[in-house]
Formats: sequence, C-alpha cells, structure tokens
Amino acid sequence: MSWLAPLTQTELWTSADGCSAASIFTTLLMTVVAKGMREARAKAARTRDIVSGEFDFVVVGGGSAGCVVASRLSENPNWRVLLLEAGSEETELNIVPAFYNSYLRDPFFDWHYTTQRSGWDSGQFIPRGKGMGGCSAVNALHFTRGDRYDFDNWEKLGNKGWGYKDVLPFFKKSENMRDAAIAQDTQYHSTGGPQDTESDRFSDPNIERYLQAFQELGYTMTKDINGEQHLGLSKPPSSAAGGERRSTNRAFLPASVRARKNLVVQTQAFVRRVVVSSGRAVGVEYDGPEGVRTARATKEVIVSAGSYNSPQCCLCSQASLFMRSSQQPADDPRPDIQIAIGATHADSEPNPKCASDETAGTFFNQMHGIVNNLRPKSRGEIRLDPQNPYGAPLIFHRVFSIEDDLKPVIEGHQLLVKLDETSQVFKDNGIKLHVEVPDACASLTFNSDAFWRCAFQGLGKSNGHPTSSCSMGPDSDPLAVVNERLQVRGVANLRVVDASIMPEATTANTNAAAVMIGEKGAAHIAEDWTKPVDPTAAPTARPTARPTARPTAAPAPGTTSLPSSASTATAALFPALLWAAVALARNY
Ligand SMILES: Cc1cc2nc3c(=O)[nH]c(=O)nc-3n(C[C@H](O)[C@H](O)[C@H](O)COP(=O)(O)OP(=O)(O)OC[C@H]3O[C@@H](n4cnc5c(N)ncnc54)[C@H](O)[C@@H]3O)c2cc1C
Repeated sequence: MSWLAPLTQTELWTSADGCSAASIFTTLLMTVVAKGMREARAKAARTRDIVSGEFDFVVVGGGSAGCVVASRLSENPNWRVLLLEAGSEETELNIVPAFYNSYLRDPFFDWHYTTQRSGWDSGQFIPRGKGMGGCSAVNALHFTRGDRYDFDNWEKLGNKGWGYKDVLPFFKKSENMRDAAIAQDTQYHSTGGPQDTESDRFSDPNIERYLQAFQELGYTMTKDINGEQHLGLSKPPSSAAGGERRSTNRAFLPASVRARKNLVVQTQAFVRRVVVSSGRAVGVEYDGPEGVRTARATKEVIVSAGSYNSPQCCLCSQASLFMRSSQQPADDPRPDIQIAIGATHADSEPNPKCASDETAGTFFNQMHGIVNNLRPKSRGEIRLDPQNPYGAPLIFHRVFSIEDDLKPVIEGHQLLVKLDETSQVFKDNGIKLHVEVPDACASLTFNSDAFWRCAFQGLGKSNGHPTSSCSMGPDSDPLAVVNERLQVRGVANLRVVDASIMPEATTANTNAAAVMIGEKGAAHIAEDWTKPVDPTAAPTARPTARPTARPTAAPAPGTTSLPSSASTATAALFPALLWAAVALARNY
C-alpha cells in the first residue's frame, strides 16, 4: 500500500510492468483515449451556434447542479431557458469510469487550476470538470448523500427548509436506484428519477481483503450509506447505469430533453459577468464561439458554475470507511474521517497474485488509502486575479491553517499503520504498507504525530470537494451570500445553485448533494415564479448591508482581495460571487 503519493494515480495508464497482459491493456486504452479525444474535439468544433437574445432564465454552468436546474425549469413549456457552459459537450470517454484519471489534466475536460502557495499547501493541481456535466462527468462516481445531521445542522445554522426531512424528498426525486434490494427501502430511495445510481458492479479482490482487514479491527459494514446509517465501512454506490457513468448531463439533459423547443444549450460560452441594472440581474455577458454576446434574462440569472468559479479518487473498484475521530464531540454523531480505499497499479513490485488471479481486478496490484478530514475548520479564500480577472481565480485553500484539522488525518493514518501491523488478511495475502518517508522526516519516530505532521508538509490539498464559497445563511450571518431560497443578497433576480451554497460541507463526497441542491433550487425558482404576485410583498432579494471587509489572511504578494460588497462583486464579474470563505470538504 502506498500513502504519501496517493494522488499520483495519473501514472496508472502509463506504466504496467506488473503484468504483461496489463501492458497490452494499457496500450489499447491509451489508443482509445487518444482517438476519443480527437473525436470529441472535432464534435465540439461543429456545435457552434450563436445564442444572443432574450430568455426567461439564463443558467450559468452545465455542471452537476446546472444541468438539473436547466432540465427542471424547461419542463414548463412557457419558460425559455438558456444554459451556458464554458466547456464542450461530454465525450464518449466520460462514460467509462476507469478513464477518469486520463482526462483530469487535459484542458479540454479540466479547468487546470492550481492553488496558491500558503502554509501547508505548496501549490497543488486541483481538478475541476469543464464541459457539460461539470465535475459529475469527470469525478470518481461515489454517490454519497451525506449524514442526516449534516442537513439538520444546515437548518440549525438558520436555513429553514434545509433539514434532512426537507432535503430527502429532493434526493429521492432525482433518483433511479437500480439495485432492487436497496430500492425496496422506499423511505430512503426511489426509482424512476433521471439520475441512475447503482451498487458497485466490480470489485477488485484486493479491496475485499482491505475490507476484511478493517472488519478484523471491529469496523462493521454499512449496507446502504444513503439510508439509515452513514457511519461505517461501505462500498459506495455509483452515479452509473450498468457500469457506465451517468453525469447529470446524460441523466438530466438526454436527447429527449434537449429537443425541447424552449431550451437552448450553448457550449463553449464562458460567462464573463452578470449584468446588473438598478439592483437587478438582467442577463449575462459571455464569450462564445462568435465573440462576446449578451443574453437577457427577463426573470432570473442562475449561477451554477461550481465552487471555484466555480474544482477524486478511485477507479472502478473502491470502498470507504466513514468513522469518528477521538476529537469528535460525543453529542455530534457525524463521522469526521473518511478513508477512501482504492486499488491502483504500482510500477514497482507487482503483487504475486497478479499473474495467477483470474478475476478482472488483477490489473491493480497495490492499494492506497486517502484520509480525508470531513469536518475541517480551516477556511480558504478565492480572489480575482487583478492581472486577468477573466482568467483562473486565485485559490487559497489554507488547508490545515487551523491546527485541529490535522488530528483526524493523523489518526486515520495511524489506523492504517495498525492495519498493517495486525491484519491477518494482510499477512495471508502479502499486503504490505509502503510509506515513503521524506528525507526531512527520517529522524522522527515513525508513526508519531510529529512524523505525520512532517510528512504532510507541502501535501495539504483538497480532494476535489470544495464547497461553501457562496454559502447560504440567515441575515445575521455576515458571510452568507445567499438566503435559504438561494437568492443572492443585494441583487434581485439572481441565485446561486450549486455546491458553493453549502453552509458547511457534507461529511461525504459532494456530488449527490449538488444534485439535490439543483433539484431544490429549481423547485424554489419554479414556485417563486408561479405563485400569484403579491404587490405588497417585500422584494425577493432584499438589499442588505454587506461587510466591507472579510476576515481573511493577508493577500499573497501580487494579489488583491475581491470586491468586498456582494453587489459590486456580482455586477463586476460572476466569479466575484465567490468571495466568501471556502470550506474545504477534503483536506488531503
Ligand atoms: C476529480 C474529482 C473527483 C470527484 N469525485 C467525486 C466523487 O466520487 N463523488 C462525489 O460525490 N463528488 C466527487 N467530486 C466532487 C463533485 O463532483 C462536485 O462537488 C460536484 O460535481 C460540484 O457540482 P457543482 O454543480 O457545484 O459544480 P460543477 O460540477 O463543477 O459545475 C460547474 C460548471 O460550470 C462551468 N463553468 C464554470 N465557470 C463558468 C463560466 N464562467 N461560464 C460558463 N460555465 C462555467 C464548468 O465548466 C462546469 O461545467 C469530485 C470532483 C473532482 C474534481
């Protein structure tokens, strides 16, 4: 098992000296990948319609949430809906789960962001899906809703209508649970929704051994982590049908939906700014295939561009342990550690079983565990690049800037060492930990807190689950960007509907919750525009005083803070919405 380079799986397809069959397989895959990419680009170049004009709703970003919003709003034939996506159409490659590592660094599929150096973070590549489906088209497919207490906590923080009982119907509304045994539990699951979900169809034998090893230590299997019990060992369900990825683009915007006369989907359209007039969002300016154009929104602009402008793990074989660290308060039942277990290919010593095992999983001869802090207290920041405001935002994760955040991550790693030292399954199968000890840490006692602190230096990063950069909150919360109906404070007719509105990150992977937010956001919008107008009612988005300065660390050299008022920010450029603190769901 390798730890300290768990995030270098991109090498998976380029070295296969473990098994010769695997080498051939790899070569074939690379050929298919290259061909697929060429075809995808050619296809993208063909779809170049100009869209200028007037719509009821303009949705910015065709990602996990944006596709849901556009699909649901266009169910009403009287509403004209425009969806603008900066990237291209999804390709056939995206369907194959195991390919995801091969396109993560390709600018065709990915925004190619890097974090700014600060503290524990030495400046890391952070993947973010670009193109229809957004991150749901490139992610690791885990479809995990989160713990019921995550949502009850959102409500406790002042967000009426976002408790577990309120959000569960929206999780169910999307769902088409393909696993009949799980679908039977209609309290938590449903069938017939657009989003196919299924239990993992493929299991690498090594993953099974790993699960056994955790069970030897007393951890129990959770049958359905999206049901009654979230805590424990599990093989998370996938956003897939028959082993094929189902991004929200494929799920919510299939050809039958795209054929709606009232829906226009425009790709390769980078939205530069939301146009605000007299305190009201009236449209967007975007840079499309034919240059800069404006699209008017007579009702609302909905920003669903994700948490950076919105930013992994796994192959087709995966498992997770959701557990509580010793620092989790007794009255908070949520997990704060996730150990995501994946089988990978080592380019060093092959597992002796590799050549003899007859199962499909033998290509993977090494395992890794990525330890995530699910409840980080550290907060990051996003700023416009003053040299190029339309370019990549400046992303400061500030991972581990609060000391306590390290503890669960150290505890998780120490648990993995315990597995290595005690597990019978590991012994029986020749599984050994491989820990790369950085030179700087060699003098420290292996597995001590000090050792791990030293080993993590420079590795602090998110696992692709940034949230809360436009967080939802009550009037009393000075950092809240949107209210509980996801309306931006200070600008009427403008909402944010994506993972960025989470008041706090869920204690899970965040795609399922982004889909739920898309469903619930669309329902709020539909409700607000179909109910009888009460002329005496307060405006939908009441201008409120915004803090003039946010509590942030000093700007890095050569950077400036984003505009400090929400209205200035939204009027200037939509990424400026992302000025609030970024809570990172994953720290490492
Ligand atoms: C590598 C990776 C692996 C992950 N693995 C998992 C996993 O296994 N399970 C899980 O639950 N979660 C996972 N996640 C996280 C999860 O997929 C995201 O939290 C979720 O998809 C976010 O949804 P969103 O709608 O907020 O944003 P996104 O899906 O990022 O959508 C934003 C969209 O807006 C577009 N956009 C951005 N700026 C503009 C602009 N200016 N103009 C027009 N369009 C724009 C983007 O191109 C993108 O399509 C992973 C993420 C990554 C990157």
